[in-house]
Amino acid sequence: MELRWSSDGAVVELRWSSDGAVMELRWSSGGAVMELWWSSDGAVVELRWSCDGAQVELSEMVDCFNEITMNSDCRVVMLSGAGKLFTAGIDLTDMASDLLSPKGDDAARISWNIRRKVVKYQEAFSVIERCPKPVVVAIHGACIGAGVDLISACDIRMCTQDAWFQVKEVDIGLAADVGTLQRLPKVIGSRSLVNELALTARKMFADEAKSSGLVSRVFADKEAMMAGALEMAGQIAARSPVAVQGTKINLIYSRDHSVTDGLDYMATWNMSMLQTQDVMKSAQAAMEKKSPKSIVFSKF
Ligand SMILES: CCC/C=C/C=C/C(=O)SCCNC(=O)CCNC(=O)[C@H](O)C(C)(C)COP(=O)(O)OP(=O)(O)OC[C@H]1O[C@@H](n2cnc3c(N)ncnc32)[C@H](O)[C@@H]1OP(=O)(O)O
Repeated sequence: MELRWSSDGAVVELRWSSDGAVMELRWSSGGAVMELWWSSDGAVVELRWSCDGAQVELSEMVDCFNEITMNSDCRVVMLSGAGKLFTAGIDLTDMASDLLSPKGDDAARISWNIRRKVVKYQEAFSVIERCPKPVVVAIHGACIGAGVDLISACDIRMCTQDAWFQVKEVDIGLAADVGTLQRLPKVIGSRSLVNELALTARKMFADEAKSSGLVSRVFADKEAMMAGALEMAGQIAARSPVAVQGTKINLIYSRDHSVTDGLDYMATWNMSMLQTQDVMKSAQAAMEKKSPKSIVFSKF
């Protein structure tokens, strides 16, 4: 089975392997390749990109996460880099023609066009946060600039011992504008540390990333990390999708609102979601000491 469509010049292909076990969404644009792998039951989606140097085609993230959001088989997303490093951030060779040569007949039009561009970049990461399926990101090697914007929008971060992180934008004359300055302070408890990283562009290595709370797990190497991430994704995918997606949505809502508002939103959320059959199924399995993996939940 194969589905192809083109959006903004990008070609998206959706196809299943011959045994139906692996579904692959692959698109290519500007040399960057992203792949989306689905587990045999469709519950875990693994998104990898190949990025040896730079070149992550951000606009395609939006199509990808919209696809994932609408797919009721998918319960969790795993994101990782397929190249020798996670990402080197924005393609510096492309910046001059893209960001630094704004079009428009006067200052108002030029400014408006730049604004549009920034918002489009922001959307590429906000779509991850808006996706109700939890996103586990596995980081190896360098994670620079836009990479930090990206991982800040994910739900669970893990890395290899050789990983390092750099809020690099000040070094290229930019205030980071696609999410790091907004989300990182909510990820890392220390405001002073966030300020230091963003203002000096110094590298942060795996151990500090763990102690500061940027990542929750560090693995010896990529192989161990991918196994750990897959295991965690499987644990999440085994739980009620009503409970899991409601948890993600309410955690993010509460992060951005007062406790009172968060509780109010939660009460309204569960007005409907408590009517799910998943509660009874899950409670019964717990009483019978059965693994959540043994429960069959309806698609959500
Ligand atoms: C509205 C806009 C929103 C977005 C804003 C985003 C901002 C950012 O992302 S800021 C961060 C930009 N990125 C960088 O500054 C990274 C610069 N690169 C490096 O620090 C190193 O190259 C790196 C640590 C990634 C790898 O080092 P290594 O010693 O292993 O290899 P190199 O010889 O340095 O690089 C290999 C080739 O890759 C090219 N390259 C690396 N990064 C980029 C990049 N970001 N853009 C374009 N090209 C990159 C590098 O030039 C080498 O190419 P070549 O010489 O042709 O082999």
